Amino acid sequence: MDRLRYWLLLTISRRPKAFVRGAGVLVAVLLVAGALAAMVMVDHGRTAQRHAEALRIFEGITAESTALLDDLSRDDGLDCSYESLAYLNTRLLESRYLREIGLLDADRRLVCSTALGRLAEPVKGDYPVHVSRSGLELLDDIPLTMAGKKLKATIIQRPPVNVVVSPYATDDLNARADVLWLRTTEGLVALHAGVEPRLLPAMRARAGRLAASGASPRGLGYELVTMSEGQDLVLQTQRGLPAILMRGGALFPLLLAGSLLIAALAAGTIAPYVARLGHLRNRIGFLCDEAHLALVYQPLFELATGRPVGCEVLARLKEGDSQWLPSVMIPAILGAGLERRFDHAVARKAIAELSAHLPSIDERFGIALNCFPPSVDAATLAPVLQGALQASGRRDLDVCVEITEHSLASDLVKEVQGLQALGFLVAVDDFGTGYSNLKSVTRLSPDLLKIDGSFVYELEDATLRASLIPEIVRIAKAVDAETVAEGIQNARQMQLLLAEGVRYGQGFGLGMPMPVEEFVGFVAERLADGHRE
Ligand SMILES: Nc1nc2c(ncn2[C@@H]2O[C@H](COP(=O)(O)O[C@H]3[C@@H](O)[C@H](n4cnc5c(=O)[nH]c(N)nc54)O[C@@H]3COP(=O)(O)O)[C@@H](O)[C@H]2O)c(=O)[nH]1
Repeated sequence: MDRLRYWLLLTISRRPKAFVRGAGVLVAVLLVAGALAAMVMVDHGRTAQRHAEALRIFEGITAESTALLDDLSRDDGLDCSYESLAYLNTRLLESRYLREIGLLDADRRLVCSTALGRLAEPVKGDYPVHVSRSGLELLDDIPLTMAGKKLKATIIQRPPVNVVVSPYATDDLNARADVLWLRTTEGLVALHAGVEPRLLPAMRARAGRLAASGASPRGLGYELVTMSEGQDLVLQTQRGLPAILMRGGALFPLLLAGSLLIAALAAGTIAPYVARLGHLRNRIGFLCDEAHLALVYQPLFELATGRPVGCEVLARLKEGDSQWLPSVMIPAILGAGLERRFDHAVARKAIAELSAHLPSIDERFGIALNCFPPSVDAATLAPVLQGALQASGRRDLDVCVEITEHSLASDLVKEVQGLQALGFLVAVDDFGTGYSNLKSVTRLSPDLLKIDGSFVYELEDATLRASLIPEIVRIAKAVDAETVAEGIQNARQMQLLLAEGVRYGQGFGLGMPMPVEEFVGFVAERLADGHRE
């Protein structure tokens, strides 16, 4: 879980823009998928409702026509006389769905009807008669002219009578499904098809399978097929995504535009959070260990002899191919409150690395460790240092804990004394940049005062700042501490510092910070050269 979290944070830090874009795309995809799912559900509800209405209409047509045909076929007195046709017209007035009643001869030819009256010649169109499972005889798509309009109608017959279903009712019916199937003894016959004819065979097969199983409604996926127990009608409407989108009209483009807008706003909103997530502070907890430390060692010299007497340990952090310098990693460590964990890891690694590589020489060798104020705690730091020294098996190493002048506080005195009592040295780093005076330094009683590089840089120009160096040397003498000058860039500065009575020095001019193998070679070379440049 931790590894996954770290991987995620690292990925975010490396490609924050890609992450924000990815999140935006994800939001857009989810919203679009949600909108599609909602459209599918709404469409299902609407389609099921339309089918149910269609079944009700068909049921009305069937009930009316069956009742009327039953009644009229029992009536022996019907003929094409004016009285008969007038009587049939009165029967039509009671009907909601039927518009015409016709009388047929023995050959099923129409001889007269309520709309046409008596025909000059009996007519018989060449239309197939579909016989439904319940015995209803239907002729569909019959061209008629009604109230001056050319319409297509369905005729239901039971010789010697037939009835014409209102074309408005069949239109209403047809508008409520893609295909209307009549269940016949031979299978499904299309009464109306609002889809391309090439699709019909496969649709018939699917509707037939579902109709055979007798359930209603069916086919929530690709099509909705609805039928009712005991009814001859099967309704089928396509429910594939393209069909649903077509039925939705402008709704989907609107939802798509809305989703994209929301996704863009979401991406813009999360961008600052992503930038914050990508900060090293969020990953530093995974990096504060020896495996991720890359230490460099800056040599420390006795200025009078040029002898390397120790080093300052300077940390960098490795993270994949990246290396974080103190300017980046220190704010992250402070932000995450990992000062102790970090300083302890540096101490363990530096002592182990140096003791493994540095050959024993007759003289003692100092290892100066920078410590954050919370780490200057004898109870927790001393066991770490003692453990590392014990594991190294070396007795010629002196560990010096460096505290910056800015972090000096009265409660540090006890900790410093505790460390010194256990044999560790204590140095005040960056001395001269803070507000400490003889009194506060006397209370702390450090072993070394490190003169900040800013004094050394100005030494050759004899500025007011540089003129304070003798004062610092005087304070050091008063508290019985040695002086170390930082940031020495050249031999001239070294000579001036020697003349001021500064004993030790370090700086790019004397030796750069180096990885351990290079550092050990550098020290060996200097010792072999008899200490002098
Ligand atoms: N708690 C810990 N703090 C640490 C550790 N490692 C480093 N630090 C702190 O980071 C500060 C910056 O360190 P760095 O970038 O490594 O710079 C050091 C030297 O490279 C630089 N230096 C040394 N000589 C010269 C020089 O001649 N010229 C020049 N321009 N720069 C030089 O100075 C930095 C060392 O300064 P100081 O500590 O004051 O001796 C650093 O200040 C540490 O506080 C760590 O492991 N733990």
